[in-house]
Amino acid sequence: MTIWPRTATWTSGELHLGGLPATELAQRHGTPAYLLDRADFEARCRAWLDALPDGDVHYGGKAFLCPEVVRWLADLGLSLDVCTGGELAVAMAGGMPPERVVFHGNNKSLDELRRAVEWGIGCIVIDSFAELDRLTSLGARQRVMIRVTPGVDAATHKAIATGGEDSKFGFSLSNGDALRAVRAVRDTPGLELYGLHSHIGSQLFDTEGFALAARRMADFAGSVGVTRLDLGGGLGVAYRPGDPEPPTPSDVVAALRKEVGGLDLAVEPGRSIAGPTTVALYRVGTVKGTYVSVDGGMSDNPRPAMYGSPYTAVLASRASDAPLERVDVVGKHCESGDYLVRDIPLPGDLRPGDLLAVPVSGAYQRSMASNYNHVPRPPVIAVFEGADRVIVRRETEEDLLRLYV
Ligand SMILES: Cc1ncc(COP(=O)(O)O)c(C=O)c1O
Ligand SMILES: N[C@@H](CCCC[NH3+])C(=O)O
Repeated sequence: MTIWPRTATWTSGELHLGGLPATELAQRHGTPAYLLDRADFEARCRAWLDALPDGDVHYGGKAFLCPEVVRWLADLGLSLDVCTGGELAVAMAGGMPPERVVFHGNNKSLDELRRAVEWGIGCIVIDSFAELDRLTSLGARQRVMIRVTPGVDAATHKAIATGGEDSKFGFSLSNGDALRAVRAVRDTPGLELYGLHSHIGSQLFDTEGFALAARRMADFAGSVGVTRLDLGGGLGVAYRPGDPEPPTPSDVVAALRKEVGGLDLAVEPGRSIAGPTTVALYRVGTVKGTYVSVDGGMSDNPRPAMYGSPYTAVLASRASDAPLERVDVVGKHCESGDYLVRDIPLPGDLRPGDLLAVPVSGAYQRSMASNYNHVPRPPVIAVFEGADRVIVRRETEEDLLRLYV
């Protein structure tokens, strides 16, 4: 299995994406830049739709969202999971039909809830009794789901495991809160209990955790007479050559189906759609000993610093037959922890001006990017059948200065 987007090809050592050479894209759009292979994105969406033809696929917008992506999702027939007022605003700006949007979040404000209800959102996922009170105070007619923590400790980084007993998310199944929430919703005029939701974590590689959560959720749904389960996202992706291969969407859906039988099913894949579609392109600046400094860093990819996430990088602008040397690819930020890729082999003749490509940069990178050190965030360039299109423009220092009084 490859970690590169499906249209990636190499000619004389140069990466081409969507039919366009990396050097040309860098020249036209500057670096750093995220290059998004639209054909790959759409194929990954279709793989989930094909895996669940009789259910709903809500794309997890937190992985990466902008209005253009919302338009692609809407056209393909996916639904959308948002978890803040900001993501809701992007869904609206991209023209997603409101009935296809599901609103998550463990601390939705009254204002966010009001905006969602007024827009006619398909479903609000209630995360706490306080939120149920807030929604009730709006006197709305609204479809809701209840977020349940099924007590499954997902095998992943603890910062992105969400389904264990001790969690800020949802209602615990084991202490009876989930049952109390079901009763409270049913006792609230105007609210329709549409289903139950759980999401156990992200970057998961085996289907056992999904299956265990599905079994517990199906048992609970049966006991309270609910016929619809939304079992969240979480399918992992390989970041480096040789990483274990994740299950396919069909594998995951088969594992879920086995446990939930004929219940209506929805899923919320984020990373497994967006992650592998995008390559981050950087230009090499300073090469000092084993440190290769590029023109981005932890502001455009905080994942290595936050979770110790492993990546790879390759020379993308020319061929080199220089012997490989082990180096660290580091950013330009004022922190020693500002690593993008640790200890990888790159050609020993790497020099300023070379382009480095980091694959699998589509999920939780642009969406988690910051302006640390007043570094403007990179653009997202969609490449498709020989054409490139800016779908998120590069931030400028002017954009940043505009905030100051
Ligand atoms: C409720 C919910 N749904 C979906 C997702 C998307 O998860 P992933 O990107 O791992 O598929 C997340 C993030 O983990 C989430 O919290
Ligand atoms: N931000 C995390 C994933 C969070 C999933 C959202 N609940 C990551 O980069 O891996």
